Amino acid sequence: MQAVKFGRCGFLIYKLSQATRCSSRSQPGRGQTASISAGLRRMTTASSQPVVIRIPRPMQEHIENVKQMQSKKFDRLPTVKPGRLLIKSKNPQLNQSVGYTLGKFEQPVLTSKGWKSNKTLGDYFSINSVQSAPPFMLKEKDKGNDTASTTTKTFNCFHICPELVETLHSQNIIHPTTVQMQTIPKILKGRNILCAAETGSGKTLAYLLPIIHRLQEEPFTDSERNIRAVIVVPSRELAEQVTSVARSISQCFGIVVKVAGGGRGVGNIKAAFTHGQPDVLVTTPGALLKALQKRFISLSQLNFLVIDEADTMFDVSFAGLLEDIFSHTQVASRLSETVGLDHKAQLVVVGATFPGGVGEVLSKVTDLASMVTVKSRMLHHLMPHVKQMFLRIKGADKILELHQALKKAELEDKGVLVFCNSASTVNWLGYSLEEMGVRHLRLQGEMPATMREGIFRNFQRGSVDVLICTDIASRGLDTQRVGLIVNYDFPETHTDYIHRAGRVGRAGGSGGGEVLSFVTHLWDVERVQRIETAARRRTSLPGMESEIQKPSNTTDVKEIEKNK
Ligand SMILES: Nc1ncnc2c1ncn2[C@@H]1O[C@H](COP(=O)(O)OP(=O)(O)OP(=O)(O)O)[C@@H](O)[C@H]1O
Repeated sequence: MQAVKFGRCGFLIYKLSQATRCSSRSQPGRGQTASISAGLRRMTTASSQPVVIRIPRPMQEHIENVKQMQSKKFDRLPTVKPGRLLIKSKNPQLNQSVGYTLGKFEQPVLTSKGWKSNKTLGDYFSINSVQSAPPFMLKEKDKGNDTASTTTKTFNCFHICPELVETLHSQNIIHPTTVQMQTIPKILKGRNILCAAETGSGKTLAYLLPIIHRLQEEPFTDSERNIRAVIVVPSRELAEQVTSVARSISQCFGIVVKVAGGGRGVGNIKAAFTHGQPDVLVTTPGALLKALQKRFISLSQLNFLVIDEADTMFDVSFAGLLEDIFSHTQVASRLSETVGLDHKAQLVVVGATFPGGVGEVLSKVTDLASMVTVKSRMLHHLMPHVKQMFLRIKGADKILELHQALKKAELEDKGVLVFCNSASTVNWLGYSLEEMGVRHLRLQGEMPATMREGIFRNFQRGSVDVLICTDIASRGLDTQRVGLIVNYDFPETHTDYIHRAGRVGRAGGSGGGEVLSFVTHLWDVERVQRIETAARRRTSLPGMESEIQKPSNTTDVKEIEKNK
């Protein structure tokens, strides 16, 4: 059977010269075609005339489209339209405009498609920033969304005490971010909450403000002071940062905030409590457990338990410690349990990404039905206000390329974070840059605690512009002065990519910032391809979405608001 042409009015004309050509034996597995062929054979034998089969026009067009897409020589649909570019490639034919939307079934043609071949060394593409302000600071157009008019609202809308609002004003924090709009009222109401929102969107204040407001409503004298809020974070640096934010907003109420980090011995942890108990304790899991086991503290009066940076805290490396911490606390399962003399603690779990199994752990400590989930619209998306560049490069060339990037950043007066995947690479790279005369600091988890102390603070203060680090600096640390992130080693997971990239373009910052990633190893290429696909499709990064669906009652914010 041979297709001759499409006739007018949606006819497809087939010439059946030899009935035997239609044999199903020559086309195994095409049972339907075989039975049609058999029918046609009977018809041709009867009339010996060409047979005309009606094929609807839409189906014809579909067949043509598929043929065109499958053909190697097909002319690609132009992805460039007038206006700004979303994807800029070394090969301009692979550029994609901001105004171009990929069809649902359209496969994006990726710049990184052939990056497993050494022939592509030197290739690059960038995902350009398409807006100047972060999405969590923007006014929502959707009127049905409770984040509408975020930028016009102030912190007064939460009816928190005026001193708190004044303190925020003095720090130039005037309008709540979207996650603050969603989270603060729920914590004030006494709900257990799981809050998942983009990096840098102001999650720290989203939980600290309602907690400090509630604590100042019930002041304590020094003799009766007891720990009423515990905030658990994965690193000492982050514990210090959260402590400093908590102190800045609570000192006018006489609320005592203390920090206890691990790695410096039990004596150091004990010293934190020698002059009495704090109202708020910011701590790492190991230090908290030691303080509990040695009975330096008691959590019998606890009102709030916050687990920040959930993806790290619920990771297998911390999960055991976390379960031990939960065994020392009483978490409320309903609103009524959060008040009264023998009250239980409200649980707040916060993160920009969530690993699997969160729901499983939480179900052991509270009724999952009591947990409200706040999930931001752009969660797990590439940040649209941050320019992200990917460079396919030989391992040996990375250091020169990095040197160039650092020189450019110096001229532009930007702070730079250089991420490596291991402590040994941090050290090696540090020595190499030292020889090149580049002033920098190093931060990695294998450093002794005494050496590590103060490094990040010094970097934040601007004593040096370059920090070479492992992923311990990618979680939670506020890096307003950083304008460039370099992934010297490509991150091992999408989660790490999101957290590293999230060190720029933060709320209250001056701009979007840039991320430069070196792609050296073949095993990195698939991750780059998934990132490029997500950018071209404007979807979230794959493999992360299901991870916060665990609590069975996951409720979208809009739904909660509707039902209020
Ligand atoms: N409403 C606001 N307006 C302006 N700046 C804000 C606002 N809320 C917080 N910030 C500032 O934004 C920065 C980022 O906040 P924060 O560290 O809480 O983000 P985060 O969501 O916890 O980030 P990460 O996911 O990296 O932990 C901080 O410098 C903070 O002072």
